This record gives sequence, C-alpha cells and structure tokens, in this order.
Amino acid sequence: MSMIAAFYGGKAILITGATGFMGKVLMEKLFRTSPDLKVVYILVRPKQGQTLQQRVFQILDSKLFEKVKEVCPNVHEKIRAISADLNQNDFAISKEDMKELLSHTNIIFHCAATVRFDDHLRHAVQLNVTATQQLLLMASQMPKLEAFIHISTAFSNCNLKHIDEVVYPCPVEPKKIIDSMEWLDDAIIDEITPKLIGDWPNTYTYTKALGEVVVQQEGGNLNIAIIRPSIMGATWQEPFPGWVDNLNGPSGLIIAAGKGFLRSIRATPMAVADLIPADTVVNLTLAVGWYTAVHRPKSTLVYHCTSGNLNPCNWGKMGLQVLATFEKIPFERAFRRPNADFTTNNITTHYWNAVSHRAPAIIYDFYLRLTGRKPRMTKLMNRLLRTLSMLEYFVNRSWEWSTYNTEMLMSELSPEDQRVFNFDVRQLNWLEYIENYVLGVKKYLLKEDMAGIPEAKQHLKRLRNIHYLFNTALFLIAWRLLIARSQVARNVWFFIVSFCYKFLSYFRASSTLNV
Ligand SMILES: CCCCCCCCCCCCCCCCCCCCCCCCCCCCCC(=O)SCCNC(=O)CCNC(=O)[C@H](O)C(C)(C)COP(=O)(O)OP(=O)(O)OC[C@H]1O[C@@H](n2cnc3c(N)ncnc32)[C@H](O)[C@@H]1OP(=O)(O)O
Ligand SMILES: NC(=O)C1=CN([C@@H]2O[C@H](COP(=O)(O)OP(=O)(O)OC[C@H]3O[C@@H](n4cnc5c(N)ncnc54)[C@H](OP(=O)(O)O)[C@@H]3O)[C@@H](O)[C@H]2O)C=CC1
Repeated sequence: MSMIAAFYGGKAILITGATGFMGKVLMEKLFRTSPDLKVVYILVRPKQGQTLQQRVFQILDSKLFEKVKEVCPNVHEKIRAISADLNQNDFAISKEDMKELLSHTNIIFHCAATVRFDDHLRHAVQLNVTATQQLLLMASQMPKLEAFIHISTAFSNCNLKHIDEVVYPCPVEPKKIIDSMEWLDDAIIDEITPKLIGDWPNTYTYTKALGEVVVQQEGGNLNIAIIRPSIMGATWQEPFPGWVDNLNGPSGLIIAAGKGFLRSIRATPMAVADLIPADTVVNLTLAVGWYTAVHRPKSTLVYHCTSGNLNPCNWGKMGLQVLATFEKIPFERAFRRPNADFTTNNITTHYWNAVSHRAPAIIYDFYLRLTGRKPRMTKLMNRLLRTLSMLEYFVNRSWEWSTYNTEMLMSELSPEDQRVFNFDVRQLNWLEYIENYVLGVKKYLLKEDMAGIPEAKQHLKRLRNIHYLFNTALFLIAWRLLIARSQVARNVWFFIVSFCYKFLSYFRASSTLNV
C-alpha cells in the first residue's frame, strides 16, 4: 500500500491554479491515487463567459480525467470550486466560503501564478508575490493545516549559474516592492522595471524569486516547502504519455516548427534543455506534501525538480528528435515543410528571420490579398519572432541545479511509493518522451486525428514539389539576369554548356562503339 496515497485519504486539500496545466495534472493524480480524499477546494475565477461550474465540468469531461472517473465516480462531488480572484483583496472569497476553507483545510498546494514573461510588473507582483503573502496569512489561520506547498520555478534564480536548494535574498525586499506598487503609477513602474529586475531576464522570473522570499519570511510556524520545476513539458507516463494543454515552454514552438512557420531559432545546440514532464513534477509535489506534513522538517526545504544533472538532454538532440518525429507524424495543413535549424549569432539570426520568416509571410499575404482574402501571415510571424526573442535567453545558457533534497526524499520513500509517485528522471528515455510529446501536441493541442496522417504526408509532398519548383525558377531567373549583365557569368555558362555537350557526345560515341 502506498503511504503517500493513504496519507491524502480523508484530507481536505486546497489548490490554487487548479485550472492551469500543472493544477489539472495534480488534481487528476490526487483523485486517481487517493479516491477516498475528503474534498479538494479549488480557487477559480469565472473566465471567458464560463461559470465556475462550467469550468470544472469542462476539466472533468476532458480525456485527462477518464481514468479518474473509473476509480472515483463521484469525483465531481468531491471538488468544491470556490469563486476567487487572486488579484483581489482576500481573494474576493465570500465570508461563508472563507470560513469553510479556514476551518477544514489540511494541505495547500499553491500553483497559481502568471507565467507570462512580459507581464506588467504590477500584475506580476500582485499575483506572484502579494497573492502568495495573502495565502500565507490565510494559512496561518487554519488550525488543521499540515503543510503548505509553494510551487516556484527553477529559473527564479536564473541570474546565477549554479543554484542550490536554498532561498536566495533579492536586492530589494519584497515588502518594499509590494508597497511601491500601491502608489507608483504605471508609467513610473515601466520606467523603473529594468532597474528593479536587474539581471533577471523578465518580470516572471523576478517575481517568482520575490515570491520565494515572501514564503520564507512570512511562513511563520507553518510547515512549508518550495518546489522548483524547470521547463514543464507534456506528461511522461501518467495518466497517459504526451498530455499537454497549453502553448507555454516548448509546446508552442513545436507547433510553429511542425506547421512550417518556424525555420530557425537562435539557440545553442549543446546547451542543456532542462525539460521536466508535468507528471514528474506532480509526483514530487505530492511526495513533498506528505513528507512536509509527516516529518515536519525544521526549516523550509526547497526541492529542485529538474532533469539536467541526472539525465541531461541538449537542445540539439531535442530539436533533431522533434524534426524526426514530424517525418512519421506530420501536422495537418502545414504552411511549409518542417525544416528548422539553429542559428548561433545575431547576424545569421537576422538574416534567416528576413529570408525564412518575414519574406515568405509577405509573399503569402500578397497571395491572400490577390485572392481577395485577409492577410494574416505577417502578423502571425511577428508574434512568433517576439515569442522567440523572449525564449532565447533560456535556450542559449545552461544551469546547474543541485538536487540533494529531491534525492533525499526519493530515498525516504518506500519501494511502492517510489513506483506510484515516481520522480526519478534517470529512467526517462528522451527520444521516446519527445516523440510522445509531439504526438500529444498533435492530439490534445491541435486536436488533429491520426486518420489524417496520410493526407498530411501527401500535403507535405506537394509542398516539397512546390519548394523545388520555386527554387528552380528562382535560380533560373537569377542566372538569366546575371548572364545578361556579366561577361564572366556568360563565359562560365558557355563553358558549362560546351562541357556538357562534349561529355554527351563522348558518351554517345562510346556507347555506339560498344554495340
Ligand atoms: C548539433 C546539431 C544541432 C542541429 C539541430 C537542428 C535542429 C533544428 C531545430 C528544430 C526546432 C524544432 C522545434 C523546437 C522544439 C524545441 C525548441 C525549444 C524551445 C523551448 C523554449 C523553452 C523555454 C522556456 C523557458 C522557461 C523558463 C521558465 C519556465 C517556467 O517557469 S514557466 C512557463 C514558461 N512560460 C511561458 O512559456 C510563457 C511564455 N509566453 C508568454 O510570455 C507570452 O505568451 C508571449 C510569448 C510573450 C506572447 O505574448 P502575446 O501577448 O504576444 O501573445 P498571447 O500570450 O496573448 O498569445 C497570442 C497568441 O500566441 C499564442 N502563444 C502564446 N504563447 C505562445 C508560445 N509560447 N508559442 C507560440 N504561440 C504562443 C497564443 O495562443 C495566442 O494565439 P491565438 O489565441 O491564436 O491568438
Ligand atoms: N509551465 C511551466 O513550464 C512551469 C511552471 N512553473 C510554475 O508552476 C505553476 C503552475 O504553472 P502552469 O500550470 O504552467 O501555469 P498556467 O498558466 O497553466 O496556470 C496558471 C493558473 O493560475 C490561475 N490564475 C492566474 N491568475 C489568477 C487569478 N487572478 N485568480 C485566480 N487564479 C488565477 C489560472 O487560472 P485561470 O485558468 O483562471 O487563468 C491557472 O489556473 C506556476 O506557479 C508556475 O510558476 C514552474 C516551472 C515551469
């Protein structure tokens, strides 16, 4: 019997960010392994015209929860969606709901965050720092609370090269930042943002670092742990391989490459691609929840959930495997044949951006205009280039994360728990994982049917022929223009033609003699 699964039985668990990528995988695993848990409170905001209940039903109706419905048929009764907005005071939770949360909650998993790299500092601070502070305040009023698990990111200290499992201080105290956000206007915040974030690449990583400091400073007597996943990718094994539901991290780029939009990316092929499957993160999170509640470590432990030091893969290997998978499992209606490459300096990046990204987009938009349709490719390409420029920082560097606490925890688990809550990335086969990832992107993000693969392959063949035709025509035109203008080119041309003619004559003569 799994000790961790048994631990969550009968518990009241509060999850923030349950409607996000990690939150869904976390809920799924909790219900599948501990169907006898008491209740899962989720803080949800109404969104895109959907009520809370509609949002919950949409999650439960997805393929991700198919297995859960078998082992826990009354799952919908055990989820208690609480209307909350983490941007508001007291999260805008009603008095009755707050009372219930405070008196019942046993474990908190705080996953909610803004993960946008370009978010305005005020908003990023509100969600990643102030909301964490407020949640800690709530937690301190929960008499039955056993553990508070805060999800951060391995990149919260990406301004360092070697990162230990400790909370690093920030140059400006989080409290001062929170205070200043209250009275500074947006224009001034915009002006001081680069100075405040210093050598962090964006407001996301900076505010996640501030969030950790808040957790450490304001955790009081709570049993707290911090988990730092690196780049969360599709699921590895559970509940099935390849599940993914948003465009963050590599997923958006896999689509862009598979559809033929992405032709080049400024990345260092040998840099470590520190991806970590979402189910691995969730298994570690649940194990940490159990360990923190049962063993009550004296200080706040930080756990790195990374792959680089135990089972490294680099961007070169990853990129090649992604491209190889497109050969077997192409995406439908590609714009061009998938054929991306890495560039390593600014000049080649600008060159390929102009030739391979912008020029085809302009030509295609011209074609759309000619045929009476609305041009859209240039806009899409500009967005892609903006995304690439934001991700560049992370694909041109390698970091070393120590994993002592994570390895210690692994050794504390029973063999059964090591199997059920496996977070040992040494067992991960990258090539297989990446293939399943691409397949998952096709099925769950693009919602494409496997039956469409033969047609997708045909489409790619047509694109290849168009590509060859286009290149040949382009070459002939360029050559014709060159011949018209340059005596040297004319001489070369006559030399080639006479050489071919002589070769053919010789070949014909010798084959006649043979007869
Ligand atoms: C040795 C020899 C070697 C040879 C090798 C040859 C091989 C060739 C290589 C081939 C390449 C093949 C494929 C590539 C696969 C691997 C490439 C790897 C790159 C991976 C990089 C990962 C880096 C991640 C770093 C993570 C660090 C921190 C991790 C975390 O803690 S948190 C999670 C990370 N957060 C994010 O990822 C969020 C990023 N997103 C944003 O910040 C924003 O969305 C934005 C990118 C700034 C865009 O903002 P906008 O306002 O412009 O847009 P909006 O968000 O409103 O969306 C608009 C539309 O765009 C879509 N979209 C959103 N995000 C993405 C995305 N990431 N990619 C693509 N598209 C995206 C969105 O859906 C909207 O679409 P619409 O609804 O249709 O309008
Ligand atoms: N994805 C990754 O690669 C990595 C993620 N992480 C961390 O993991 C955690 C989960 O990330 P992930 O699941 O990918 O993120 P998502 O963007 O998928 O999910 C974010 C969640 O936060 C919720 N949320 C955002 N704003 C509010 C608000 N104002 N009120 C209530 N809820 C809100 C969202 O709700 P809604 O659905 O309503 O928008 C959503 O449920 C984050 O803390 C992130 O920093 C760490 C490393 C890597």
